[in-house]
Amino acid sequence: MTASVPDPHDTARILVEALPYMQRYDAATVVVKYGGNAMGDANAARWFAQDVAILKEVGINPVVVHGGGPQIGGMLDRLGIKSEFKAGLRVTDRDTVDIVEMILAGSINKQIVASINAEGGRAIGLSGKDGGMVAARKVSRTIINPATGQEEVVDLGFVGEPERVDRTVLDWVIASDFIPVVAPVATATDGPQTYNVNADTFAGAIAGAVKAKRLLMLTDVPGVLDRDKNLIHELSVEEARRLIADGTISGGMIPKVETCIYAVERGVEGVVILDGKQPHAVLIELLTPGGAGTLVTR
Ligand SMILES: Nc1ncnc2c1ncn2[C@@H]1O[C@H](COP(=O)(O)OP(=O)(O)O)[C@@H](O)[C@H]1O
Ligand SMILES: CC(=O)N[C@@H](CCC(=O)OP(=O)(O)O)C(=O)O
Repeated sequence: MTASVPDPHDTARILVEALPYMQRYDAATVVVKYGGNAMGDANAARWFAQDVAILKEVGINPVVVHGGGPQIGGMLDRLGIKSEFKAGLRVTDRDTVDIVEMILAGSINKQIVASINAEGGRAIGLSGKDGGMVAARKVSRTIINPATGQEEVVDLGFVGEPERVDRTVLDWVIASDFIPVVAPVATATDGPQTYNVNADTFAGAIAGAVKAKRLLMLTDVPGVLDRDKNLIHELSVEEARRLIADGTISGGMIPKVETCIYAVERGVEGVVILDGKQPHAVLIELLTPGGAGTLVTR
């Protein structure tokens, strides 16, 4: 069977249809959070890299913030280091924080940079430490202990949340031909200690600081699902809080939705949670009428 040749008129129509979207986002900053679960196989990585390279080429400024939770988990397993999550966050001791930084700011960051560059983009890898971009404070969380039913404060170790974002380096890179790819590792506000920051939270802080027009959260589910596993297309801040409180939103979706609320409240116009494993999810969301996922609104 021979592959059918696309009709040039169809190709031209698709480009023309993208024009109003390119105009809408012209020179705008778009933060794309690329979750470890969205990374998928080599094809998916290539689609993502192509999308990001195209955005920059048409005059939009993508900032990639990536995760890598499953990849950190894989390395910790190989090393025989036990790891657990509490309230959606990895309990991070001294050994774990070293592995987290190695995987996030090392291998994953450089893989993403290399795949964007292979598509003709010019990516530059950074972490929250570079240029003093993100200073974090230590996080603690209150959870209900399932054994006792009582509330307790858990110490998560070297887990931080952004307290200050210095956008100097990001602004330089955004204004250049380069695409920043940022790993969610930060330094403490009061010293050189490394903090592991949830990638969703980190992306929200960056989106708020650079006043992004859009924040896309790429994950491995179509968006926020209700109790019957149906996609919720639009979610208000109030409804989102209710779904977290009643347990419909759990695990890794909690920091994701909390980030959406944070970003919306800081003026990011459109915050969308969507399935990053779908081919060209980023391009379709931004430059076509065919966007999917859950849009979080005020
Ligand atoms: N209401 C919900 N809707 C969709 N996913 C949910 C919901 N509650 C919990 N989840 C879980 O959250 C996961 C996404 O979070 P996470 O695994 O941290 O993704 P990522 O690595 O992309 O940041 C989904 O795979 C799903 O298992
Ligand atoms: C504190 C905390 O939980 N940090 C995360 C950082 C990576 C991350 O968030 O990756 P995803 O986006 O792929 O989930 C972790 O250690 O897994």
